[in-house]
Amino acid sequence: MGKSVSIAVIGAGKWGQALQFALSFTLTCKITSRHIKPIENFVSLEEALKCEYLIFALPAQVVRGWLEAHFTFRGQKILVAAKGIEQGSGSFLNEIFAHYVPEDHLSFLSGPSFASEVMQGLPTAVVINSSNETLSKEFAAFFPSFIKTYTSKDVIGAEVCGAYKNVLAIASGICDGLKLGNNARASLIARGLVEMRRFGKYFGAHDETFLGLSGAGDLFLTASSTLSRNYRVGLFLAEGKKLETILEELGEVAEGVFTSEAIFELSAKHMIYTPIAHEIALILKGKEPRISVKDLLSD
Ligand SMILES: NC(=O)C1=CN([C@@H]2O[C@H](COP(=O)(O)OP(=O)(O)OC[C@H]3O[C@@H](n4cnc5c(N)ncnc54)[C@H](O)[C@@H]3O)[C@@H](O)[C@H]2O)C=CC1
Ligand SMILES: O=C(CO)COP(=O)(O)O
Repeated sequence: MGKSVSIAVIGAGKWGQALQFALSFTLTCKITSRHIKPIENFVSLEEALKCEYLIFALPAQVVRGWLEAHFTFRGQKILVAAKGIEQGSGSFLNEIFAHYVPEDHLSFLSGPSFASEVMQGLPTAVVINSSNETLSKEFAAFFPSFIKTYTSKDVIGAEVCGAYKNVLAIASGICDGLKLGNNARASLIARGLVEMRRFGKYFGAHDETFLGLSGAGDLFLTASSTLSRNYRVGLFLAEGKKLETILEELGEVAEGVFTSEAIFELSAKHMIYTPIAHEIALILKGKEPRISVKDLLSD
């Protein structure tokens, strides 16, 4: 405990708190958020920003605005823990951060890791992705023994996997909500993996990333558990609930809702064939899920 490393988590939602909890096994990890929370080592934003290491656990859609409003680069080393693609611009998080932070100070967290299980100290494996392997290893060393860390240089692959699997988790939730059966869900997840690989390869992702923790690992986790917020969004959509009601009741972020639109736009722009993400974007705009199933079966 208490190594002399200055580190802070920015964002005290589910994931930010779980990461602070985990890192507190090996060092003193501060945390900050826009609203004061009764958490040990909670500090002001000003104090957090003085730290050498920063972990960003904000929703992807607010990252650009937050950086613009609050961030000045002073040599900080960054680990981005969000999973999503910005709606509207279609920007990946590494592209957004690149406006504010040099590439060799940036890393991205991926892999199957429900916050609630990390909070219980359950065994978990994650990947730290950066073009700067020394930086990945520095962050890896901060994790406690119940979290196994891997490093990778495939930043775009990790980002595509982390973002895309949220959309596929919504699809899987819909599939189970409609009681389409195990065959249908396995096919959906398998074809989803093929689809997200096709999308990622277009942007330069490495093949092996899709087979590992960041790809198949996080996809299998999120697309098969009610612990996933995105999967639950799918379940409720299948029940015919309105999206606004679902999101209001969820009270937490479901990144797939925004990322599906970003994938829809990027796929149209670059002519990438992404039928499942396409149908999810349409369902979120009001298309009847059962018609999407018919369309996917006949496509
Ligand atoms: N919860 C999980 O199991 C995991 C989540 N993630 C990713 O981490 C990111 C954050 O997710 P969670 O913490 O789970 O979500 P959450 O909904 O629990 O918390 C989000 C936090 O962001 C804050 N926030 C929202 N808008 C803000 C703004 N404009 N300025 C400042 N703060 C703002 C909220 O106050 C809240 O504390 C997402 O991209 C998610 O996909 C990644 C891995 C696991
Ligand atoms: O990314 C996650 C686990 O790896 C969390 O997924 P949800 O945001 O769907 O809960």
